[in-house]
This record gives sequence, C-alpha cells and structure tokens, in this order.
Amino acid sequence: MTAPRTLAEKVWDRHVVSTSPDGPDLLYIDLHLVHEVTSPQAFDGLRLEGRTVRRPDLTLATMDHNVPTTDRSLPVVDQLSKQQMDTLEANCAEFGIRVFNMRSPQQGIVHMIGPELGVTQPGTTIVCGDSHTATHGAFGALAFGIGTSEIEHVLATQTLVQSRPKTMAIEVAGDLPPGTTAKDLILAIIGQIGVDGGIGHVIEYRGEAIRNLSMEGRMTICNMSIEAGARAGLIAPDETTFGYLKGRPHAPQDADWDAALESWRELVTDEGATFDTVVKFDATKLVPTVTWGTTPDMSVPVNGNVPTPEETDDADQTRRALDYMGLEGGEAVTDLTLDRIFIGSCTNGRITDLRAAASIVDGQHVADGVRAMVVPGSYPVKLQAESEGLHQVFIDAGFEWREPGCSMCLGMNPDILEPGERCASTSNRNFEGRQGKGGRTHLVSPEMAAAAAIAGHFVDVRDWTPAPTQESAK
Ligand SMILES: CC(C)[C@H](C(=O)O)[C@@H](O)C(=O)O
Ligand code: SF4
Repeated sequence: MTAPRTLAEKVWDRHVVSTSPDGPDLLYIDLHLVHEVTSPQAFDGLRLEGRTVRRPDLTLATMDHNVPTTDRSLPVVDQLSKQQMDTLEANCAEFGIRVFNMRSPQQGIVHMIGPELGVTQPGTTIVCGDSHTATHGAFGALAFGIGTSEIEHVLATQTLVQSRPKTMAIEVAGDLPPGTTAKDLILAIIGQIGVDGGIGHVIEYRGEAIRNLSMEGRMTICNMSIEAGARAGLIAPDETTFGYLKGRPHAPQDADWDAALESWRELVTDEGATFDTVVKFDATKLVPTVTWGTTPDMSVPVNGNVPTPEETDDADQTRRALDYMGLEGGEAVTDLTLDRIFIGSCTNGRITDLRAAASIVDGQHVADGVRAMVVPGSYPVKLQAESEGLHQVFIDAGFEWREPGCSMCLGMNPDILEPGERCASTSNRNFEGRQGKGGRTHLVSPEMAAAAAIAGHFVDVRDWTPAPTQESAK
C-alpha cells in the first residue's frame, strides 16, 4: 500500500524516467506545444547540434502572439511578426511538426488549441514555452511553462529536467454568488495570497465552487496560477472534464475511451494526503473584482474604492502603481471611465466568455468615446460564436469583431493602447506597458468588461438589467 498522495504527486510519479536522491527528476513529456515567439532559438540549437525532434507526433505548433486580428487574406504588414511566423512554419516543415498557421481553421492561442482538439488529457504532462501553460491543469494535467533551452531539450528528448515542486491546496468553500465568475474568483484568490503566494508550488484548486465550474471556468482559474507565482495549477478531473473531452478529435475512442476513463478516475488526491501549504477561500462572499494597479494582486471589489497609499502595506509601491494608472487613490471603482475594452485572451477568450459578454450587450450600444474589441481565442471559438449569431450582437452594439489570437493581451501585434488610455481587459496581466506603452489595464471578467463598454465606466454587473448570465461561472 503506497502512502496517500496528492493529484500532482500522482501525475508526477507516473512520468519519472529517472531520479536522483537530492537532485531533480527527469520527466517524460506527453505533449509539447509550440508558438512562434519562444521557439526559434530552440530550433536553431537543434540544427547546430544536428539533432532531430524525438517525437514530432507529440509536438504541436500554432501562431498566436503575432498574428494580425484583421483581414487575414491581406499580407502581414509588421515585418518582425511576419518573420517570426515564417520562421515557425519553416521550422515545423523541416522537423516534421504539425503547425496551425494564421489561415488554418484550427489556429488559436496555444493554450486553447490543446483542449479544443482533445490532446489535453487528464494525467498527462504538458509543456510549452509560455508561462500560461498551467491552463491545461484544468483537465488534471501537470502543465509547465518552460524556457527556450528547455524547449530545445524537450524537442530533442521528449523529457524535461524538473525538481519536485511543493504542493498547495486552495480550498474554495461555498458556491459563487450570482454575477460573479471564475475570473473574479481567481483575481480575489491572487488578491488574498499575493503574486508570490504560490512560489515553488503546484496549486490544486479544490472545493465546491471549483467542482461547480465549467471546464472553461476551470481553465480561467488554472491559467492565472502563474500570476500567483505558482509553477503550475490543476484541478482533479471529473464528469465535467470527461463530458468536455468526449468526442473531441484526439480524445480516445470506444474501448480506449473506457480504459482512459478508468485510469482518469484515479486522478484524485488521496484521503489523508498532505499538502505543503493549505489556503482556504470563502466563495460565498465573492464580489465582481477589478484590478486597480500594475500587478494582478492589486484588486478591489467593484463596489469598493481604489486604495490610498496609506491603506496598503507598501505605500511607496502603491504610490508608484497609482501614478502609472493615473489614479489618486480613494476613487470609487464605478467612477473610473474607460477608453478601451478588450474581450479575449487565453484567460477569457472562450465560447462561454463570449456568450456571457454578448448577453450583457445585447440590444445596447457601446458608450460614446469608448472603443471596444472582441477577439475570440481561436478559430473554433470564432466559428461557434458566429453560428450562434454572437458576432452580430457585438457588431450591432458597436464592438469590433476580430480574427483570433493573443491580440491586445500583450500587444505584440498592432492591437495596442495609446499612452494614457484606460482599458477594461479580460486578460491576465496588468503590468506597466503590457497592452502598449503607457496603457492602463484593469483586469475584469467578460461580463464586467461588457457592461463597462456600454456604461463607459465600471459598473457592478450584479445590478445590470437584464440580469447577467452566469454562463462563464458555471
Ligand atoms: C510571449 C510569451 C513568452 C509570454 C509568456 O510566457 O507568458 C506571453 O504569452 C505572455 O502572456 O506574457
Ligand atoms: S493570450 Fe496573453 S497570456 Fe495568453 S498566451 Fe497570449 S499573450 Fe500570453
């Protein structure tokens, strides 16, 4: 009888190729996802050493950060972006890797394509040269963001050297109140534990509120684990997970599906297993959350006020953040007026997010002086939204309806804020200059972003009529 283990430990143990008493382990990697920004030097490294890719069949590439979100039949104007995309395509051709270019019907943000295709599966190890790889943890996978030299190592060997992480449980008791979403929950959790609260840990999100979330909501939660400093985040798979995966192009089929289910059902933290750190969170008190500063833990409830420097632990840091954000401190959040709205990204660019936002803006119009944009996270999401008529709801309300990609989440393409512009964004980072030099980012849920677009300032979406849908929270 083995000692009780956490979910993360079980997945880890299933993948250890070799181990040394005090050193790191060598882990087998089941899926390696690749995008155009962090891969070029890794491929160069392979070429220099005359190596091949060990398992091109377990490697999948997409273009996302640099893709234009305007008409894709036109040439790419930005030469650096074009070069990065051309390089990825050439590297994938040379090394035999499947790649989704910007005209592929499966193209999307790297963290979206895996779940959509069903290659993201419970109990697997997944890596990508991108910090938000933890998104896949929503399926009970152990998913790490890795650096360029590690990308090269995985390409060449299909293994990764990693030291055992510490384990953290975040227990979320109660259910989410109406008008609040997975995004509000993760922002509030990060607000509680801080941007370094998860350092060195793999977080397992547990409890009633997590069990009641849709797969999309769970992905939103796991996606932002890195913003709490964690190495990864995951959630035990259950019927919601299996229901999402069944029938996807790369999900196991027939007898293989039954065998997979049997093995996936073992992927739970054993009774009696201990975590290095346990955090408790009460979901029943959750309020729609808005970041006011320049790190994701600088957030307040929408019915609250921006803090003054004196109210915080680090007055200097707060003063700097307020200054960058063009705030004094003390303002009511609902008094903050917006110039731009961005609905999209690997945090909130999924179909349930777009449905929730569309239900808020349906029949209304974006406020004067506000420029609002919806960027689906992938082509499958875009096509699904169009088949439901959501694009028309957004267009009629005065939103721009764009082609899929990372877009204004980080502004590596032309979608950027002008200096001083204030933006309600459904993405995951509000760092200085993140959405364009001098741009001011407030992170919120899709519902909150949609309502802010119509009102021209933040509003408490719980007061919104018609009543907000809870689609993205369920
Ligand atoms: C470009 C990439 C390396 C980066 C990341 O690792 O996260 C980006 O996706 C981001 O969100 O900042
Ligand atoms: S959408 Fe944003 S967070 Fe996600 S991969 Fe792209 S740039 Fe990174």
